[in-house]
Amino acid sequence: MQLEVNITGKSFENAAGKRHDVLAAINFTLNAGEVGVVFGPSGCGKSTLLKILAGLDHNYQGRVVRPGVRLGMVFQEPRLLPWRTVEENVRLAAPDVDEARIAALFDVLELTAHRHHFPGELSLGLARRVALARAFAVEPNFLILDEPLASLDNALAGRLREQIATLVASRRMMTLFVTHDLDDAVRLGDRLFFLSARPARIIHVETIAALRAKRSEQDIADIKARLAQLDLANM
Ligand SMILES: Nc1ncnc2c1ncn2[C@@H]1O[C@H](COP(=O)(O)OP(=O)(O)OP(=O)(O)O)[C@@H](O)[C@H]1O
Repeated sequence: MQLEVNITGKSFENAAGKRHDVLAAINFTLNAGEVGVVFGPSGCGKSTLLKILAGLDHNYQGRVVRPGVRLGMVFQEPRLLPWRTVEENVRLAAPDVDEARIAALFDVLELTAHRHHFPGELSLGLARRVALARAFAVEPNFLILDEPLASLDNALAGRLREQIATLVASRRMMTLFVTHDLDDAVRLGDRLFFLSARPARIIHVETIAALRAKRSEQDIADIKARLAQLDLANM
């Protein structure tokens, strides 16, 4: 299974009919078992790109090939149904999920005590974990995470990052993760796609040789230092 992305352009029109170019050329492939990270400045078009890759937006130039995709997606806002419990939110997305799988997911994500809570009773961090459980319950072969660690304090973000790493390592799938935090990108990713300001194009691809599970603090510091030298913010 491989995702092939050959986008040549994407624009929006405003109410006055003026064209607003958001994506320029974006070309890459992503393989099963690989974590790609989309990294770029605020407003450069990352969410727009993800919507295209998720198959939610067909109005672009170019071609995206996503053979037999079973998609799991975690948006920036958890988007849970407020009148359904945590467990019901997960089961609605994945009607075939068995109890053992739900129990295992809730265990990794520390949600067991919250099964019967409603979304309105959850903090943002908890709601994100429910959104992750829902995405994994469908046993995806393509997982998209749009800034799942944004707006969480450091301790919560660190814990959730570990939980995401555990879940991602438990399944062979294509994963695409959007962040504007370089540390998260270097800790979670295998290949980092650096985007320019709008209209976004890929200005650098960083392939991380050290395996995710074996990446040491020193490896992470070295990669970040090398990337800082590339001065990507000014490209
Ligand atoms: N449906 C839409 N109609 C018109 N313009 C849009 C639409 N969606 C996004 N845009 C514009 O496209 C640009 C890119 O938005 P997008 O949300 O993809 O950026 P982003 O990189 O995900 O931003 P952030 O890092 O802040 O989440 C912005 O200028 C935004 O205003």
